[in-house]
Amino acid sequence: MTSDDMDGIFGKNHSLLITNVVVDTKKVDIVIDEKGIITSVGEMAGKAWKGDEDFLIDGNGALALPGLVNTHTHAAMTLLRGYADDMILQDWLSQKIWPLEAHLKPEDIYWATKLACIEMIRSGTTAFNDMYFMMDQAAKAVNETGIRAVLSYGFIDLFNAEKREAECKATENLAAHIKSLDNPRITAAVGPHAIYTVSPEGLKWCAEFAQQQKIGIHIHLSETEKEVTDCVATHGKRPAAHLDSCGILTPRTVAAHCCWLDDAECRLLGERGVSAAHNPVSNMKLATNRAMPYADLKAAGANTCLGTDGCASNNNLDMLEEMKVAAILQKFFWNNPTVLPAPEALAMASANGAKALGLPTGRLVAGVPADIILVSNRDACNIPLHNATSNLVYSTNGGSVETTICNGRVLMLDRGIPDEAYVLNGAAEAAVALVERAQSG
Ligand SMILES: CSC[C@H]1O[C@@H](n2cnc3c(O)ncnc32)[C@H](O)[C@@H]1O
Ligand SMILES: [Zn+2]
Repeated sequence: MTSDDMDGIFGKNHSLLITNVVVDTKKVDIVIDEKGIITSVGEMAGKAWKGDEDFLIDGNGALALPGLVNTHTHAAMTLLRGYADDMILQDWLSQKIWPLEAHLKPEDIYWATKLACIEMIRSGTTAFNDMYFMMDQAAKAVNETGIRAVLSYGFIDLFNAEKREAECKATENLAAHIKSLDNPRITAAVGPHAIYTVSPEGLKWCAEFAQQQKIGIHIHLSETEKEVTDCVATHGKRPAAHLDSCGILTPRTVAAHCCWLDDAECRLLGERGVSAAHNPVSNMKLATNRAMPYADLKAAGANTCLGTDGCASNNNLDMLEEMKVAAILQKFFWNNPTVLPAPEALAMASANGAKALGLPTGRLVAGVPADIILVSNRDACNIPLHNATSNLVYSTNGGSVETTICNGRVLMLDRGIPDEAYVLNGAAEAAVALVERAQSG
């Protein structure tokens, strides 16, 4: 069963009332109309509600937050979780990840993305920015699940003109397919993988196509020092300047990692209005050896946001955990405990993330689509509650999320997700079959 076929509170087109939740230290009710829009947030907001009692959620004092936004992931890599760890990035990709990915089938992408959606819903993410292959299958999974996503085909031309033509076609096909779905929760982006896998001609084509279609660009940028030295040796300029000369740096661009940017590159990203997606867990695990220069990017006016990267390098999709690691990595690496305070980490994972993906969400106010999560105030890690933002960033993780709502649809209620066991089973079987196929050649 897909969430579209569901009845009751998990079905669609109902007005919802959430009572007794904490927003910004105040106890409030939240009213959502049948179109999935928040109509009021306030102490007495529920009094005038005329909906059906079956659609009343007692928040029980939980903390209500905007749904979290994961601005850089490869959702279908859930199938590769734990397949290759503790390796150098280039070896990890070329010796383990890419050879296994060569055996992926469309149905694997479907099951893996369904699994990723469940993991995200469970840990409070309501929107994600995804780059991978066979993305029509990812779109099918997202469409059924009820979450929000920006989907890009991972464009890799390996500096080969014939391959480039095929990658352009695949990018055009995905954009057309997503348009045909006519689902406001799903949008397309262009996904040039990185400067070391995409030619300048490929990058220019991506920039022009994104501009013509008015869609976003999703790219890996300066994850490793080698990427910078190779770029300077080949193009005579650093990666951000190279991307700028190809038209890739725009207000609709999300650049993932940004570990090795220098001061001038931070200023360039700020001037162009780029969103820089910090991926601290993946960076630490793959030892990129430098943390994104958060303070410099912020000072330059770039939009800083947060992502998990894929499950082969994280190895989960928990944005609450990612906030904590971001906040503590920034302090540790830049040797300054005042860098990235808790409220800024929370903003990176919510309002800034929504801005990066061009979404109207990321805030709990009347008039915006209801992407809302409720985090338990009774779990041990949330007691005492001197400061909710502190607890959210430093002491909780995704396991404390009780209820997740996206676009006014309830996707998880009191930690229950319909059809979860069926999806977990399907994904587990797909992962075993994938590795068996790879091992038998
Ligand atoms: C072309 S689809 C995405 C492509 O990116 C690969 N990938 C996953 N994690 C990383 C990373 O940290 N740096 C660079 N590339 C990465 C993934 O395996 C897919 O092949
Ligand atoms: Zn990535």
